[in-house]
Amino acid sequence: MQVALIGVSGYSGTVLYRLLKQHPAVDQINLYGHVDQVVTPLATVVPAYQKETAMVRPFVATTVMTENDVAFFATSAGVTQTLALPLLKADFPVIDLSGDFRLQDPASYTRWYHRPAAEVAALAKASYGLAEFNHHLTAYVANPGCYATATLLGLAPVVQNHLIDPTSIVVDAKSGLSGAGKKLAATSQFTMVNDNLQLYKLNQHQHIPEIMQQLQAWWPAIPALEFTTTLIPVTRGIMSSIYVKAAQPTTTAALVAQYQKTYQTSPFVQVLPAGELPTLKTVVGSNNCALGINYNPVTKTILIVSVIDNLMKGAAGQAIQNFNQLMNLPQTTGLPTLPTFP
Ligand SMILES: NC(=O)C1=CN([C@@H]2O[C@H](COP(=O)(O)OP(=O)(O)OC[C@H]3O[C@@H](n4cnc5c(N)ncnc54)[C@H](OP(=O)(O)O)[C@@H]3O)[C@@H](O)[C@H]2O)C=CC1
Ligand SMILES: CC(=O)N[C@@H](CCC(=O)OP(=O)(O)O)C(=O)O
Repeated sequence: MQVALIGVSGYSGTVLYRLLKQHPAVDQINLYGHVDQVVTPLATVVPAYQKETAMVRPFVATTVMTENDVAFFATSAGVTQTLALPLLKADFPVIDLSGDFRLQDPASYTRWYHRPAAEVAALAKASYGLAEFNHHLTAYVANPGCYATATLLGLAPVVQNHLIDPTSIVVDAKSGLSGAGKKLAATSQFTMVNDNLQLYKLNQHQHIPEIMQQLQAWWPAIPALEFTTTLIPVTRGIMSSIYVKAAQPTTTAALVAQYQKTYQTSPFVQVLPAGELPTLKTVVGSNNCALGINYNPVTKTILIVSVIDNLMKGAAGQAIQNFNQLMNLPQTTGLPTLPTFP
């Protein structure tokens, strides 16, 4: 299969390239960059790939559709909706790692992304690719955000089965620096990140509407959620610590059994035994999401700890999972299931 990758020079695109290179169904990866870009060696835009001979060519939508069977966009929000629109209109298979087509309501996109949204008719052609629950994929797959992936996989069993007080969801999510992409910012300088923790986008994170959109599809009674994000001094990894009130008294064992039932056919979701909680190194380097569950009978609170590698399950790995499903391949094809421990 001929595969187009737009955005190889970014963190997600760089990881996606490595995964596609060893994917058994991919014969060639064709790289495209800015529309006004001169043809550039991959080794120039991704110095870590010195021995690669591939070239990055200017993006031309018609060329991408003529030369390839599918296209991955690992480009910034706002950029993707312009570049990918001709492919969406042509029903050409696309996996889009940006947030441009995740929200069905254009007004919500504008409110949270602070820029104009794609037209309603275009948004209606996209499907949300939370891979464990995406049973009706369209040709245009909107790959979920990293925090949204970790949080939704953590909440699905208790929300889908109405096991909680729907007004009680509190999420404390933490991310490594690669989640911010390669662009430099004051908050991403070493002196700010090292030996530090930084809360950011308080009540303003673009994943709040994305998470709410999916939660309300599962259970309309959920009115809102408390969601905070913190930058932590690591390169990769997301830990979403989720606190919810149980609807009825329960036990950790009963909850673990429910999570195991929900994810019994999900090869990339690991439900840890009662009493065990995941760390970032449980998953970093793999496409796995590891879940730890604990019930506190004193406060009647369920703690769910959900960890992923933001660049794997949170981006490039889940993109491959969605690609496999679009192409009717086993969903584990070409994906690492073991973390790069230690
Ligand atoms: N980082 C993460 O953990 C996650 C990221 N995402 C999403 O994935 C996408 C990529 O993220 P990330 O890799 O972190 O971003 P980076 O900032 O690291 O890279 C952005 C990429 O977009 C390209 N790009 C920017 N503008 C244009 C343009 N006008 N034409 C063509 N290419 C362009 C850049 O190319 P160039 O360098 O040449 O400008 C670069 O390849 C984003 O939408 C992000 O929100 C989703 C989940 C997780
Ligand atoms: C640490 C950090 O900055 N993380 C990014 C996550 C971006 C992401 O997941 O991409 P989407 O915007 O496509 O969802 C953030 O909080 O915005």
